[in-house]
Amino acid sequence: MATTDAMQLPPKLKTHKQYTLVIPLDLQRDRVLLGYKLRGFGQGKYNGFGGKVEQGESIVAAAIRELHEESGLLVREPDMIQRGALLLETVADNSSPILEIHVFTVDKWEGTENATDEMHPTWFSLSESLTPTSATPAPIPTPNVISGSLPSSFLSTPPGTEAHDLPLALPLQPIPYHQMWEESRVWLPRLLQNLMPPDLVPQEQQEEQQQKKKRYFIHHVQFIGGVDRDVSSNGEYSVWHGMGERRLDWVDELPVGEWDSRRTFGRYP
Ligand SMILES: Nc1nc2c([nH]c(=O)n2[C@H]2C[C@H](O)[C@@H](COP(=O)(O)OP(=O)(O)OP(=O)(O)O)O2)c(=O)[nH]1
Repeated sequence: MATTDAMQLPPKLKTHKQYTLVIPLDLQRDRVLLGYKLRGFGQGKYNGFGGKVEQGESIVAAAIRELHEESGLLVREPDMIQRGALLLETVADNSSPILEIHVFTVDKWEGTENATDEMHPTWFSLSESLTPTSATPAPIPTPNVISGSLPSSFLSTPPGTEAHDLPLALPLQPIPYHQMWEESRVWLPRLLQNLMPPDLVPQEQQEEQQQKKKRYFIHHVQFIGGVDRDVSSNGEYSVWHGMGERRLDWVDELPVGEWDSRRTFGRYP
């Protein structure tokens, strides 16, 4: 773990606010589905599908509900695979909750991905997305929401066709990591590397990959910089969206059984 300004702050108790994030994978076709956010928080960015866990709702139920609302895909609970969690925290004030985002992957679902007025689902190449893109990528085309038309290079599924029945006519783009939340380029390529079909992983790394599949990742990000107020949500704090360059992060991987005992921690030095 890095030594940080944060480590010198007095201990404090923080609340956690729970969110979900689901990443559909089509391993057979070497592709991964993300959504382009058309409005609200994270507008103009690609991300997995997810949202807030409602009161009284389990994390997995929230993940299934949000995925369905935002993409049209319907997943059964046993097919949800929990991969880890992001803990996004500001150390600039004591009152902002830690954002606890539970990350799932799925590779079985019913239905076809559909755009909603909130999210536009888009397939990206899995094997081309195993390392983050360079710092100054050319932005990939994004949906034209004003005219409702999409540039052909953006579309991997022409409207009105069944995604699963289509031959892949166009080569898929790699994930545009620089059009995602900043920390995604740390944990997402790592997660995808661990999920690649074994025949695509060099033989000497296969055993290591099998071990990693049994582990959850915890990506803890601390922001030292200032706090942003989000005007679009009545001045509510949204510090995790202003991380900029001044962030500290590290990734732990834990054996499956240890996750439950650790995930509720609320005290952070
Ligand atoms: N990777 C990453 N994901 C984030 C960050 N911040 C953030 O909210 N997310 C994720 C968590 C959720 O999946 C999603 C935000 O959910 P949301 O605001 O759309 O929640 P919601 O659907 O319940 O909200 P709403 O429809 O009621 O407005 O984005 C971040 O900094 N990094």
